[in-house]
Amino acid sequence: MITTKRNYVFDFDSTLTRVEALDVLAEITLKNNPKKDEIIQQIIDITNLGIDGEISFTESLRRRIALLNANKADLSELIKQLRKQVSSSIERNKEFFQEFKDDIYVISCGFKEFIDPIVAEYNIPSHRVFANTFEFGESGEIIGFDAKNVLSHHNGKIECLRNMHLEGEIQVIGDGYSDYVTREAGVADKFFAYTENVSRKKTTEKADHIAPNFDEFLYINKLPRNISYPKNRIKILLLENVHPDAFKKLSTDGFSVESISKSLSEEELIEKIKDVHVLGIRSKTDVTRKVIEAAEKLMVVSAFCIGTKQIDLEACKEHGVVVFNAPYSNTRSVVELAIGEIIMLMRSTFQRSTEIHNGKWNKTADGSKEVRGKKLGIVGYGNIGKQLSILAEALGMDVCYYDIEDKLSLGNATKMYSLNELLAVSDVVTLHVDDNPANRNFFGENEFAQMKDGAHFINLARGFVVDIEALVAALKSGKLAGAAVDVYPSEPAKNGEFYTELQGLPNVILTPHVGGSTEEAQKDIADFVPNKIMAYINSGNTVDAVNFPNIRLPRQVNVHRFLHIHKNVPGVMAKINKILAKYDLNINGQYLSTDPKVGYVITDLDKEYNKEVIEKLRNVEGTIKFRVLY
Ligand SMILES: NC(=O)C1=CN([C@@H]2O[C@H](COP(=O)(O)OP(=O)(O)OC[C@H]3O[C@@H](n4cnc5c(N)ncnc54)[C@H](O)[C@@H]3O)[C@@H](O)[C@H]2O)C=CC1
Ligand SMILES: O=C(O)C(=O)COP(=O)(O)O
Repeated sequence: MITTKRNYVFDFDSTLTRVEALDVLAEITLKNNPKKDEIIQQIIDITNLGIDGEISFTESLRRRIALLNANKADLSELIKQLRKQVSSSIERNKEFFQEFKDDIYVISCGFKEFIDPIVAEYNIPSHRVFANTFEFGESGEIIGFDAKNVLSHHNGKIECLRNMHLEGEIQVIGDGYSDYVTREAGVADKFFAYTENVSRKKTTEKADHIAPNFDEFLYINKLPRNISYPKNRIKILLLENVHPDAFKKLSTDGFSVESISKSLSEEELIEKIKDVHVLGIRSKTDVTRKVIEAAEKLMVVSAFCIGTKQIDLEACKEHGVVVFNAPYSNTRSVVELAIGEIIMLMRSTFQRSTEIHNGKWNKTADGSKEVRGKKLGIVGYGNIGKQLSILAEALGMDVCYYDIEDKLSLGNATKMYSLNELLAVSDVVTLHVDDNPANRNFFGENEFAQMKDGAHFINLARGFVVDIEALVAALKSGKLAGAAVDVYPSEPAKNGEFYTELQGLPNVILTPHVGGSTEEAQKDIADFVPNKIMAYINSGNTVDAVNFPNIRLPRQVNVHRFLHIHKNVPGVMAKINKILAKYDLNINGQYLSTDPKVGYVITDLDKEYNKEVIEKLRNVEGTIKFRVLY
């Protein structure tokens, strides 16, 4: 409840709009000037000197106007462009400017000629806009400004605000020097550093609050707003060197993102996860039940890779935490590595290479074979297995595959009805089974024994699916002619020392789990996964969630959206709808999806509703998580 009267004083340039208007004007007036870039840079430098208080404002204004060479006629183009440049969070909270119109002022060191028409659309009339005015020459050229106006002077905003004799609390919202000095001088009660468009160290240091967007300003002041929880308050933690594009994408959308290059242990994660809303990991971070239980705010866990068995999916579901992954982005990279390794193994390339590195010339065709016409046995005919099948055939290989599920053969691949059948005929056996725990040690002594003498073996799937000792024995005995291994039963959390029994064996290619580590794959993942995160956080969509009922929601305007995750027990929906009916809420749309454990219901409502309903819905028995979107 607001008890005292409050006045909201806005800066214009880089606060209400995303840009500095005089910079935009310069772009317009200097369009055909060959020295345009040079002059614009001079103007920007002068603007910054003024904003940072390095030179007086009058001086900065005088120098810029002289460089501008503008005319009255240029102002209409400027206004047209500024209309498209209103700060996004200001734009989406237009209702605030309607509801509090009697308490809102603009004090700017810019010019009324372009500020008035922009802010008029936000219910701020000219008499509440305090700014400079231009002086025009006979043919409309801008020759200067009204030097008597206090706002053309150094620290003019202080004097302007003082002269206004406003009653009640005065909150100043701005991005620069001229704004924060009003607070220092004691004419403003609070200063909000507005950093949506530009963040200046000096300004943020002087602020009572930092507002990365207008939602945050409204949130701090407990004012009505269009987003119930400002995005900058949503904390995203990315581990394991996730591609920087993900950081950029999520930060640009307004989230607070932290990126750490390594994986964290359970203990470290338990400590770190307390205030995290979204966790991003790759294959090395175990997200255990204990971690989930320690996470007070967690809404999403995202695997920036394919595998999700490092995450306790059930614990996530029980706590209403949605899990996403990137099932396709790195598949091609794994396939290409497999193709390369098939050829390298069959030509003993690494062996020849190691010899020559050690000073030995060993030109020989012994044991060196073409892949054309050879039999490739693919175990696990999923997203990777199938692509490999096509590429291997293009190389002239004869492909057979085995999968526990019934899979359609692509190209000319032959389906095998048992693993043994495949092992008995394949010159190269390559594993692409999923990371299901049931596959632990599924390939061991017995399977190696079934393989052809002198065959090759590749594992790019998961380390735990192969009995490493059995593989070592098969290699040492000469049963296998070679192997390529990318994944190990136990892998380190960060780059450094590593040991495996496979080290030092001839014709064994060892790589440090880099099957999916290509620039293309990582970049694609950094695009795909953030899209899923944003779709869920921003609008409730769970399409492609791996542990949750999938719902694709329609875009809605002018509605409030309630997201309710609950245990799938009888009666919850009835209770929810009873509450909605009791508060006489008009439902625009309701979407429900359930699985045996949880129900996820989304309700879109008319704009206005009694806020008591939120508490009531939160308290419905069986509720796991509830949030209001907008
Ligand atoms: N080395 C690396 O950097 C990477 C490794 N991977 C791993 O590659 C593997 C395959 O990935 P996708 O093709 O995307 O998975 P997928 O889920 O699309 O395909 C796996 C296939 O294996 C089959 N399968 C499971 N257990 C089997 C068994 N015991 N015998 C025969 N078939 C079985 C499944 O029915 C499924 O068709 C996964 O383990 C994944 O984690 C994925 C990406 C990168
Ligand atoms: O996608 C997968 O499952 C992988 O194994 C790749 O994992 P990574 O992102 O390289 O830790």
